[in-house]
Amino acid sequence: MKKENFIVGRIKSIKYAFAGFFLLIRTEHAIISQLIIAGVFTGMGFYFGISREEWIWQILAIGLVLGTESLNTAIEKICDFIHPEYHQNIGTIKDVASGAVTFAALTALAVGALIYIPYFL
Ligand SMILES: Nc1ncnc2c1ncn2[C@@H]1O[C@H](COP(=O)(O)OP(=O)(O)OP(=O)(O)O)[C@@H](O)[C@H]1O
Repeated sequence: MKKENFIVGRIKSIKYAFAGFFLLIRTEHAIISQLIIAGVFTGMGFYFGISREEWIWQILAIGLVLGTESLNTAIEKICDFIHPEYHQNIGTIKDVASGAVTFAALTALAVGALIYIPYFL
């Protein structure tokens, strides 16, 4: 098989990555709901006039949750593809993948609390 030109290969990878990105934000309810939450927090950021440093932490927290949720979605799709029927191991794999999202979400919750609680005091 002919080896692809480096630049062409990278451009194609970026194209596929964006195809996945748009697929996620158009079709995945978990991603859409987290994007709505991200939008609410972005609005709060502007409303309270949070600092540059707080914006950085908030953006990182949002990216962490959305990135983890996207990988969780990919794992769910692999599970459903390789074993659509009920299986205890598939259940455990999916639960563990969701557990990763919970880690990210709790981290984001802590970041959000540290940023916004002082504005309410
Ligand atoms: N094939 C299966 N075999 C065993 N248990 C399953 C199977 N599919 C799903 N489950 C169980 O149901 C839970 C939810 O699975 P599902 O694929 O619906 O994910 P979800 O988190 O509800 O999806 P979404 O992220 O789209 O909201 C899993 O965490 C697992 O415990």
